[in-house]
Amino acid sequence: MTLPNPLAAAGADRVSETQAPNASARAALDLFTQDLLPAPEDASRALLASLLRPHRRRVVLAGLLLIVQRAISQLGPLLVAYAIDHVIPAVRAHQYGPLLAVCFGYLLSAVASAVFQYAFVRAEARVGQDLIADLLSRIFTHAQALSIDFHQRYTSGRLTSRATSDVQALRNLLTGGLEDIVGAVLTTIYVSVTLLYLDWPLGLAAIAVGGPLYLTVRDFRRRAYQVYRERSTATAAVTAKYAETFTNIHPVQTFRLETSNDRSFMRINRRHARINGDSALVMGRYVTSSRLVANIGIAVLVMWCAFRVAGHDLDLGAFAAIVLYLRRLYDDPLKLGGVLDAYQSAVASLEKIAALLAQRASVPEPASPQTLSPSTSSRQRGRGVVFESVAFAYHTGSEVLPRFDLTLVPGQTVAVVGATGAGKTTLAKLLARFYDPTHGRVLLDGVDLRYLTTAELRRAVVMLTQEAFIFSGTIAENIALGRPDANSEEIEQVAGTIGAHEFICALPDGYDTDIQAGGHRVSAGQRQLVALARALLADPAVVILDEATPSLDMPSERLVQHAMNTVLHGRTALVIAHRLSTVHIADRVLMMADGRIVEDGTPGELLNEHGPFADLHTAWQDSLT
Ligand SMILES: Nc1ncnc2c1ncn2[C@@H]1O[C@H](COP(=O)(O)OP(=O)(O)OP(=O)(O)O)[C@@H](O)[C@H]1O
Repeated sequence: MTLPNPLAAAGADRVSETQAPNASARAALDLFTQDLLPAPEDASRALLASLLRPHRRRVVLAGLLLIVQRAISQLGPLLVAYAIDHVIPAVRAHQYGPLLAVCFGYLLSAVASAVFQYAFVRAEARVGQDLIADLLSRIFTHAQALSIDFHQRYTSGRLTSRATSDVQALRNLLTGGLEDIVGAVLTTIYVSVTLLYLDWPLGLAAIAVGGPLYLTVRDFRRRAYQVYRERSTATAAVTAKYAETFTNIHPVQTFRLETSNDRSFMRINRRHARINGDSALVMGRYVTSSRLVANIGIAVLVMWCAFRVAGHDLDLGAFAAIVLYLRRLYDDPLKLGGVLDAYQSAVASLEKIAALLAQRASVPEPASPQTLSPSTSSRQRGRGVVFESVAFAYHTGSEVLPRFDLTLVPGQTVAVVGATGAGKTTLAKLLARFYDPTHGRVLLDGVDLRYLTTAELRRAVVMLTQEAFIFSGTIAENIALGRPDANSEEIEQVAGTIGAHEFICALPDGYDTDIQAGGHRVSAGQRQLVALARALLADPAVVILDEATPSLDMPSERLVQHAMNTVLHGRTALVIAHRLSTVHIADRVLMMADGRIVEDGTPGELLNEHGPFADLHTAWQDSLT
């Protein structure tokens, strides 16, 4: 039977008082909401270097292919110049050799350019896709290893955004964008050298026009950096809102959050639209100003060349080649505007990904781990737990658990009760090492939890939360998560012991029934049974149980209670109790208020003390009548 918590309202008031974060904590929270995680200055560069390192050979090969391809593709205007100055007079004199040579040269350069281009695109695509796959794996693995407090602040929506839109921005740059940027630089070098070779005063003048053009590019880069950064944050906010709303659609609809959600989404969406408008404006300004500069430059140079051709100071062929080269010289940098868009987006995205990857778990793996000694008693699976001078504060700054000492005897079931916000879950999470104490230490069989590897700790301590998670896969796979090497007999045996065998056999494919993530095809009680079977299979020394509050019907309630007793039997257990029936099966009760243990004793002792626990007990009993 699930009972209302009569102290809830009082606790809620206290929460709002104690929750006020201090200034530095608030500043840290702001960084999170703006997607600005603290990271070393060169985090992006270091990440890029580490991503490229395994592919350096292919990167060098791709670079060489592009260098050759761009060189070959600059031959066209020279062939045109040769055709005008030499082929036409030869044809007029009925000599067709030079014409054939030019046609052959043109064809050869076109084929060679195509071959090198294809080879380059292949190498680029391979490197790009491998690099993106590597990056996605790193984000996934790293995010999984980060501690709970990070995820609570960063949210799954932001993580999704890093792995989708930010990775896409990098993909855009790596597949096509980089080619355009490096290609533009190569074209500028080749064309400038060729112009200097054809006519050095003109070459110098053409390069001089590049000066103002460079200034427009620089100005664009400066403005674009800020605006693309904001745009990426605004896009991430849209993705995050989508992800968070639709992964929590059930509570959203239950609590009728649609209207307030619409309002906040509209705000986010308007900001997104405004920033996109700003970025289009920055781009538009760059395109117009750079085109103006380039076209004025070309007009002046063409006029100068025309005068020199008229004065027999420049060959007609050279004039034609120069006009063609001038277009190329300024066209590529102009195109750069579009590519720089992709470049700036990718830089902003890389920065965010690098900052995410630079985060360190707040509960790190030990450098020199210790192991737990084998369990001493075969009858008693439990291990002793000691909270030694422990105090704890969340990142928000205020102390939630003031300094305390607590010893849990092996095999003892301890129920923790108290108002909402009293610190029950926090105490449990310290024992499961989701957080490290800000002061003191938590010892399991005399070993500080900080010195146990995550694998060893998770083997010894299992925390069952209210959600009773069901993952996508079969029922058998879900139970086997407790001990992945368990065979089907062992799985069926624990399910039988827990009392889940009957309902599982009634499912369409029994243990092989595929249950959707979120457990839509199993009831709340059945979900709890599966979670308890999983815990029993894991056979931990310490069980932490955050008892589920939703009420179950009587038969299910009895089944779950029986399953709980089975799992708790002989182990050290800390149960956050929401049910009167659970408190009665406990050997010991801890009554918490404002982060302190205010009463500690057997249920009978505490009832006789007529203190807060006795009041809570009476309120529970009253709610039953
Ligand atoms: N992740 C967190 N970040 C910041 N403060 C937190 C966090 N989790 C809990 N708190 C605060 O710590 C205090 C203790 O919370 P805790 O969840 O341990 O209480 P509880 O007794 O388990 O409450 P309930 O019965 O409602 O689960 C509360 O003031 C709560 O607001």
